[in-house]
Amino acid sequence: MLLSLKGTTPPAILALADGTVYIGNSIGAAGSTVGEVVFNTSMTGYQEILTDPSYCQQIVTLTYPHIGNYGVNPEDVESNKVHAAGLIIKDLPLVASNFRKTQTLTEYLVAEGTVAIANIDTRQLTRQLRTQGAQNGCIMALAAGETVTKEAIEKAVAAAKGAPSMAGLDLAKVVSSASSYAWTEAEWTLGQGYGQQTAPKFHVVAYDFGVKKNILRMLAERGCKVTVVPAQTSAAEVLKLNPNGIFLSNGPGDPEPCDYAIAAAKELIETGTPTFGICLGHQIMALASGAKTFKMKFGHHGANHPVKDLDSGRVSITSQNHGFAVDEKSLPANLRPTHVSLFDGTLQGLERTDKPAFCFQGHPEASPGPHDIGYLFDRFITEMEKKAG
Ligand SMILES: NC(=O)CC[C@H](N)C(=O)O
Repeated sequence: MLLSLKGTTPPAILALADGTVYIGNSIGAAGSTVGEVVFNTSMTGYQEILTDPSYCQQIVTLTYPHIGNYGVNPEDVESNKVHAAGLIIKDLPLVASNFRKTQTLTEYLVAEGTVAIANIDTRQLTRQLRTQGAQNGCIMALAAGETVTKEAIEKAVAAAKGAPSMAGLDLAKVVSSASSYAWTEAEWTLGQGYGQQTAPKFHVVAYDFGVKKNILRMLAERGCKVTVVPAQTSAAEVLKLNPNGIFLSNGPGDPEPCDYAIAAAKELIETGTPTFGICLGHQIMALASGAKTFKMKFGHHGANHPVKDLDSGRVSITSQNHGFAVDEKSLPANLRPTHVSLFDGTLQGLERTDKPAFCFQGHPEASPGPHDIGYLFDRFITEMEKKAG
């Protein structure tokens, strides 16, 4: 039985920059938020999605209709806070049930100060974003006792129209950690929780452009001592750490204005140190190699995207979260496509033909999503082994 929330929580307004208005119920903190509205098709993993730093300044609508069913817990986080600018869902079930649950989704959203709206026709909203492209929006969550007025709606539409455009925004340095730190936590197993890396074989320096924790865990699990460095660390400082491998992380915003990261990646790749990039890191490696990126119409956000490995022919179902992509037509001779999206044919993987550097547009670390393409982490280890001789 599904119990409706309607009428039990304060109203909230969702306004899009084109003037479309939806009315729903507040299921998070009271107040207003703006951002680029994007849809994600994952059926589970709302906590990993909310805490993925790549969603900074984006409001996420989840196409799966029931969100919150299993509550939240302190372990399933991809960073130390909610980064998504807001959340839009269809139905918040009144019962959250899971043995790992420590809070309900609403308790968590309120504690994190995240504005969220439920009872929205997310099918209609998604069709709109898919047809017209991603656009900016505003969620205005009213306080208890307040009602939706014409003035409030006008204010929400104006806020949506006034939100900054994602194209041209450098957000990697905004979310990056302020200082370097060592990472030792390994992957999670049932009954044991997260493991610990104690006997590392390789030293990986990981650029934090908004890194997801599960990437670091998968590196630690595979025998890497990981040093995470801030986004604006120079190549010279990284080389002083004597790394066996360089990792370029995922992150929010437009890759093109991240000139500091592009310059550092270019220099580091030239040294012949094995380099692996994920998502924003993939885009930065491509830009550092002379390719170009572009803003997609509505991007890829979900955990069900088929991607083809062009060398083996193998198809993997992958986790995705990006609004920009590398332009295939702009590839220089030493940058070879290794993977393509079977949804729209856009580039998903690249490798340098002259250096041990490769990258992937989707998320091999999953979290949430399938682990089909986790083999890319093993490839990074193999490149470091080859280099070590
Ligand atoms: N997950 C990511 O790293 C996203 C990369 C970039 N911000 C994009 O939207 O394309």
